[in-house]
Amino acid sequence: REQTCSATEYDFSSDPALHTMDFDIGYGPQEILAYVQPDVSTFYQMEPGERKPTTPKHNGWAAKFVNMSNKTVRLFWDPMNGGPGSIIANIEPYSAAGTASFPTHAFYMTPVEDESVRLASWAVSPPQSVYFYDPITVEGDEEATQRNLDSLSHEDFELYQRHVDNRKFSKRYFEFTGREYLSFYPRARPSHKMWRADYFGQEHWVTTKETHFITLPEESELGPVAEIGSRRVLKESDPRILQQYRSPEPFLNLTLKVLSCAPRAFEIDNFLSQTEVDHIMYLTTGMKLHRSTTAGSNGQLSEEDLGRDSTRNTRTSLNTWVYREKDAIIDTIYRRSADLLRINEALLRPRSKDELPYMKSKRSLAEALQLVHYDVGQEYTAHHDFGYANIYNEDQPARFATLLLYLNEGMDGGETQFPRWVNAHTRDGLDVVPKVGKAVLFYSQLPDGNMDDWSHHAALPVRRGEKWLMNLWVWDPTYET
Ligand SMILES: O=C(O)CCC(=O)C(=O)O
Ligand SMILES: [Fe+2]
Repeated sequence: REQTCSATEYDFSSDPALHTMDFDIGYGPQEILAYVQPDVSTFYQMEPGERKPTTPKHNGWAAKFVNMSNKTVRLFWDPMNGGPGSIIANIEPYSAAGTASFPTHAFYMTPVEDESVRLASWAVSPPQSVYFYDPITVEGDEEATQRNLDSLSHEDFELYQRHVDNRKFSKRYFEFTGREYLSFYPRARPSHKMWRADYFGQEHWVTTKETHFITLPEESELGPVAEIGSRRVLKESDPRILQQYRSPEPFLNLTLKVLSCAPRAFEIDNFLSQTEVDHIMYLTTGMKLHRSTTAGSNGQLSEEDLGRDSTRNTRTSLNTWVYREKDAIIDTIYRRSADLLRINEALLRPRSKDELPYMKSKRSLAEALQLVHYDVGQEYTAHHDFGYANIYNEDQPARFATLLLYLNEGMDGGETQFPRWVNAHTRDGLDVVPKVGKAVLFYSQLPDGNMDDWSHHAALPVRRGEKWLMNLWVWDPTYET
């Protein structure tokens, strides 16, 4: 592997927040490493027990709904005002969907053919995050349960059994960690390295050869960049692309500063240069932006469903996508991001057959850059960036890390807020104020492969001016939609 950067004396191989958890779900004693959130005092470099965590003002919570039946169901949010339910997702047999929600919020499932029939309904009641529709097991009636099991095809029986195992595992995981299991057992730990966030203000230093552009190349020199192949591979000794337009320094030093330990969130000042930001802003002038949609659960919905769905007001910005191959500056931003994340840059682009042969899929693990514009009043209410993987895919691909790149500053409002960050001094959310060229990195997954409910975040409404930002999403362990 070519190393274009170095993270000095940093040990990624052990994470003190991982603890051996024993469990037995009917196949004999087993062990895994589970994430146990450290005592909040340690976030202040104090001895455990010295500080107490606050209760965040924001009481939002992840809500995942699991369909343990062999039929597709429809999931609705019930506004509880006598009005019609709001469609959240169509959930395939043995699959799941979810959304960020609040205590007491009501959800129900119906058959596809009759929305007036409620198969199951729930009120969100933290700390429970995962709600199961299980038409097979009849609590306290083994005979009825057995009859239901006997009625399943062999294939359905196996799938149902996987869910039973998952529920058993999840119960033990909750006892051990105090968190709901939002993945589906068994899921591997993240394949990527993860920066630790042991205490507030902790710093990690990264040195990268992907230095800042300081003058703008001619458009003809910039690209587009070849999709795949050896032309994209840079050796350690090679000059970087369009080196003559970059800072004369051989390296760019980046500092990740811990803003939050749970969720793990970091700030990186001067990640982009003014020239790079100007270039991206110039690109936006020729682009048509579209109304933003939300990630995850809405993919299964028809145009008609989306039209009648009131939850669409959660994200009111406009956005478009910028591909890594667009030009050499965008490609450089991906290379620099890979160095920052300690991920091989080849994983963040399509690969040729012979590159990284251990990766079955040749697809990029990164999405295109999502360029977002917020006008006055526009926002993205608190949400998670991860979605719930299809259970038929054993890898359980999901968004792993988000890199937020701020392209302007000086607006009122528009902060990125982590409303449920664990701390001992305030009940308010952690607000990150946009600044030109600054980046924020946070992880949607925990080091044990569970999804991190605490990664909940919002783009607060812009009150004056406007806001421009880019999202870079990196998946783990693959990117399959
Ligand atoms: O605009 C921001 O500050 C955050 C955007 C965000 O969370 C998203 O687009 O998923
Ligand atoms: Fe987000």
